[in-house]
Amino acid sequence: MDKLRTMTKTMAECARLVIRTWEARAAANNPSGEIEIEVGHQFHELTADVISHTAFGSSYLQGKEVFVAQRELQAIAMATINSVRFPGRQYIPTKTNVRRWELEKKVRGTLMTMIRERQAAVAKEGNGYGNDLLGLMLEANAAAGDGGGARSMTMDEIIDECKTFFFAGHDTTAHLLTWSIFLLGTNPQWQNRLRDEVLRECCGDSLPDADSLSKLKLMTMVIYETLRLYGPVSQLARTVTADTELAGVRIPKGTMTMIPVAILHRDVEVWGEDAGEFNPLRFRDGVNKAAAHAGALLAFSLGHRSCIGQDFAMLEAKATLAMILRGFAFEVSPEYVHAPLDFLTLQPQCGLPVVLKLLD
Ligand code: HEM
Repeated sequence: MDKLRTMTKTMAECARLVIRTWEARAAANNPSGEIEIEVGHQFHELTADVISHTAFGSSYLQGKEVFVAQRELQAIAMATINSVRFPGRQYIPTKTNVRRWELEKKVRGTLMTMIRERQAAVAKEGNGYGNDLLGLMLEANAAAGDGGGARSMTMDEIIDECKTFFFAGHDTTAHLLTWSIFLLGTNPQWQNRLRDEVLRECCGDSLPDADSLSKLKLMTMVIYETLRLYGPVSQLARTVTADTELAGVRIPKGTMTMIPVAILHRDVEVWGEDAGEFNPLRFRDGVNKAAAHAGALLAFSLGHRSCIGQDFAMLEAKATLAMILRGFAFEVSPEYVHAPLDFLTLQPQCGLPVVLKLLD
C-alpha cells in the first residue's frame, strides 16, 4: 500500500497535465469558458502515461516506446480478428505479419534492455531495483531466486508480465473514467454531490493524495455503480476443472464457460427492481451488502485470478475524477450517440463528447 501511495502522486501529476490543457483551452474561450472535448481519447492518453510512469518509472521513455508498439500490435490483432485462419498463416511474410514481427522484436528487445540495465545497476551499486512495478517484480523475482519459496520467473515470463500490465491496466481504466463521466454528466445531482464531497475532503489546489481520496465515500459508490452498469470487462472465461452441476445442468470437466458479467450486473433477482437504474446509494454499506448476495459485483472478478490492479485502478479513477470535478462542471454533448460496444472491453463506440464549463 505504501508503494501505491507513492504511485497516487504520479497518477495525480499525470492527470493535472491533461486537465491544465483543458483549463487553458476553456479560459481562452471567453466569455463562456466552455469547451467540447471527446474525453474517451484523452483518458486513453492519460492512462497510458500513468501506466508508463508507474510501471517503468526512471525508464519511462523506453516504457513509452514499448507502449506505442504494444498499442499498434493490439490494433493489428483487432483488425485481423475476423480474418480467415488456416494453418501456418502466421509464418507467411505478408505486410501485416512483417510489421507484427518488427513490433514484437521491438517490444521484447526494449523490455530486455530495461531489465538487464536494472539487474546490472543492482549488481554494481547494490541499490534496489526501483519503486516502480518493474522494480517490484524484479525484486520479488530475485527474492524467489534466493530461496524465497516461490519459483523465480524466466526472462520471457517477466517480459510477458510487463506486457500484461500494459494491456490489463490501460484500456480498462480509461473506459472506467469515460463511463463515470458519462453517468455524472447525465446525473447532474450526483455530479454536484460528488463535487461538494471533493471540495470538502480534497480542498485547495494541492494534488489529491491517497489519504484524502480514501475519504471520498460517495465517489467510491459512484465508481462501483459505474463498474456495475458499464464495467469494462463484460464477460469472464473459465474452464471447468472437475465434472460439476450448476442449476441442474451437468458440466463436464474441460468445458469452457463464459460468465456474462454485464447481464448478471443488471439482474433484478440479484440487484432489485432498480437494477437498470443508476443508484450509487445501493453501495452505501459496502460492496458486499449492495446485492442479494456478497460477491455480486464481478467487475474485477473474484478469487485467485481476480484483478491485481483493482486498488491501483480505483485510486487512479478517484484522483482523476476529483481533479476534474474541482475544475469543471460538465454535461454530455448533444452530439453523443449512446452505442456501447463490447470489443474486448466495453466502450462508447463513437467516443464521449462532453461540454466542460470552467468553474471559478
Ligand atoms: C477499471 C479497471 C480494471 C478492470 C475493470 C479490471 C478487470 C480485471 C478482471 C475482470 C480481471 C480478471 C480477468 C479474468 O479472470 O479473466 C483482471 C485481471 C488482471 N488485471 Fe485488471 N482491471 C482493471 C485495471 C487493472 C490495472 C490498472 C492493472 C495494473 C496496473 C490490472 C492488472 C491486471 C492483471 C495483471 C490481471 C491478471 C491477474 C491474473 O491473471 O492473475 N488491472 N482485471
